[in-house]
Amino acid sequence: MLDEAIAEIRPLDGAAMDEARELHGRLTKPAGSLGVLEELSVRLSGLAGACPPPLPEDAAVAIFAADHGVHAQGVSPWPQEVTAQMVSNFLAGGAVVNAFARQVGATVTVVDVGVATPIAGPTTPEPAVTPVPTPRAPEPSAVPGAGHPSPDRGPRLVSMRVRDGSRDMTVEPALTRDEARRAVEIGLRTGYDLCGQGAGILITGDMGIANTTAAAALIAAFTGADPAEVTGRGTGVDDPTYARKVAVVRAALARHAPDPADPIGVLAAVGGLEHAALVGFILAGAASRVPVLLDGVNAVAAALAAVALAPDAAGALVAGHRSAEPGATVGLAGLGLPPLIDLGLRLGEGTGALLALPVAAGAVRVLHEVATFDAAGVSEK
Ligand SMILES: O=C(O)c1ccc[n+]([C@@H]2O[C@H](COP(=O)([O-])O)[C@@H](O)[C@H]2O)c1
Ligand SMILES: Cc1cc2nc[nH]c2cc1C
Repeated sequence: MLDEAIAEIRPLDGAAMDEARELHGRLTKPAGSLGVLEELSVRLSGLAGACPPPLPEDAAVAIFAADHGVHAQGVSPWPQEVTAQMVSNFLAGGAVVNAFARQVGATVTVVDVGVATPIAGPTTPEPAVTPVPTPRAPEPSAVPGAGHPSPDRGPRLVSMRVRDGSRDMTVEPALTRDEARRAVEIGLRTGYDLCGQGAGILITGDMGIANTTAAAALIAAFTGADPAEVTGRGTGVDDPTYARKVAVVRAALARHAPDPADPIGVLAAVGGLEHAALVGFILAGAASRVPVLLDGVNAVAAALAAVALAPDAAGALVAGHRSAEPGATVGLAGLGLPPLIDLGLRLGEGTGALLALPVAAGAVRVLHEVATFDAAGVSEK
């Protein structure tokens, strides 16, 4: 399944990209005035093989949830049970991701790939908070990436567990190669399912106490950066915990010496089950030629692995935001992706990417709706 997906991932369509660049030159705005949105709309034309490309409607966020053996090293101030408790909160509709998904009409799918403690039923009925009604509901097709919440389709839990969390990467590989591959295939299946259900854009989400330690190790392994450059404060660790976290990442990399040319080996050595699943999710979008909007540092770590497996997958990636985690900036630079928004967020769940969705949709809408100089009778310079 993974090999087939990789074989399906093709380069962007150069003719559609040329068409989009040429159209941009004729639209009623100074050339280049839309900054990174212009190149984004060109890339999305190349991905779709059409100019203009489809508006990114029917967004679907998948939150991959798992626990981490490295939690035992004291790298996060939060107890491991918070992963399972937040999954219940997602299912109840009470988390930030739910509020932001309602804001843009995205569906929420939670995938348990390896939560270590039992997940209780939703703590409160969905939605936990009554969504604020918009004064006039827009037509579903009128506002891509905004409006048309789907009250018929609340958050959904999919249980495809590989094991009860990863192992402690400082004492042994976090996963076996087989476990890493199985998690990738779970992500692939999730992405293909959502695309099959009509998702026009996939949005990455993650939940896993201690996963910013694994993300830092993955980013260091793929970019060659020093652990101190890519390790951040995660949920908000104090100075002693931060120092321990950098030492843990350094020790794990020294122990396993992961080879970036062997992405499954890197995921197995220092990754988490949600990172591996995110790799598959990204590859499913790229193989389906559906854009993938990346959230924070965990998505960036997974994107580096996905691009190491299938370099042309980079064409499907849109960096939703710049997470406050330093590894996200290092990873995005390695991927050559400019973040669409930069708000100092460090929450995960898919929240930053959901906020960026209207920006990405705006980039595409320009190609659909803006008049040319000719048509509007505006003089050119
Ligand atoms: O998305 C990010 O960039 C991000 C930055 C910091 C923390 N997080 C979230 O916080 C959790 C991991 O934080 P930590 O400190 O336990 O490693 C995990 O559930 C992530 O989704 C996420
Ligand atoms: C409360 C909480 C919510 C989260 N959402 C994503 N990671 C998280 C970590 C914590 C601790």
